[in-house]
Amino acid sequence: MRASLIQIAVNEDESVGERRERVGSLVREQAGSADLVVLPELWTTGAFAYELFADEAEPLEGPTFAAMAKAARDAGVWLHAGSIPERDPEGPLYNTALVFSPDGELAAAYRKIHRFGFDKGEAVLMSAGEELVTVRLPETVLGVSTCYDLRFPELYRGLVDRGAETLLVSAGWPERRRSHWTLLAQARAVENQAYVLACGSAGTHAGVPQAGHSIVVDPWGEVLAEAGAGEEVLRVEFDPARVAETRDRFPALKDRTLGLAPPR
Ligand SMILES: NC(=O)CCC(=O)C(=O)O
Repeated sequence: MRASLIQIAVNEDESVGERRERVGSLVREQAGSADLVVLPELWTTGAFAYELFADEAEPLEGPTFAAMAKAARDAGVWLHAGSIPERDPEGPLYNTALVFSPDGELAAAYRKIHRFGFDKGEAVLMSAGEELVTVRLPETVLGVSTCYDLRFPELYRGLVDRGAETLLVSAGWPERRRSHWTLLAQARAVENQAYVLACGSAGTHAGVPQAGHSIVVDPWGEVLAEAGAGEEVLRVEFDPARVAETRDRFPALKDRTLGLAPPR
């Protein structure tokens, strides 16, 4: 499979509308060179631009949904379109990731379970999702997660129990904790014997420089590709069959003894 992780720069000198248009074009540019495209978390506003969340919140099928569905269809790719500040019809906001099939249909929506900020920011402005989300592609099963989720290994075990082989992380991870990002991406890959495709953002918004350094890790924990700090399209080719091979040759997942379901 060929994947493109588009590490978008989220800076305040670009409007949400301008960025939406630019990102649509970047996705279209992957036509013919990617099967799967992954975008960062909350790239319309910036993951730390808390004061924009309410104003820029959209219904699930709002302008970002429409632009990304079209971009997926135009490019003929599976698109993890990052996440949007979603306003539920009942009122609450969610940090919601959208995955589209190559014909532009919504394949899955994932409401971020672990909200960042302790007692402020996202943690108080957004409601928490409750459902784990996987997406079956012809070549692999995707497990969907968002940013701060990366710190919670039990979420990924839950995804593996649901068949996930390729773990996607869409993030707006700050530069000041970049070492955690790289370490945790490798840890999630090794412990779950799965690919990890983690797409962060670049630029600076709300005074928070972003780490960039999107990363792709194989089921043995080796880094297949890593971006720099700025806006970049990180392209990688990976073999989904290596997940089953790794799990067969080094069957650590089968030795789980804490009463959890073995992986399917
Ligand atoms: N947007 C986020 O979830 C940020 C997470 C983060 O900064 C951290 O886990 O560290």
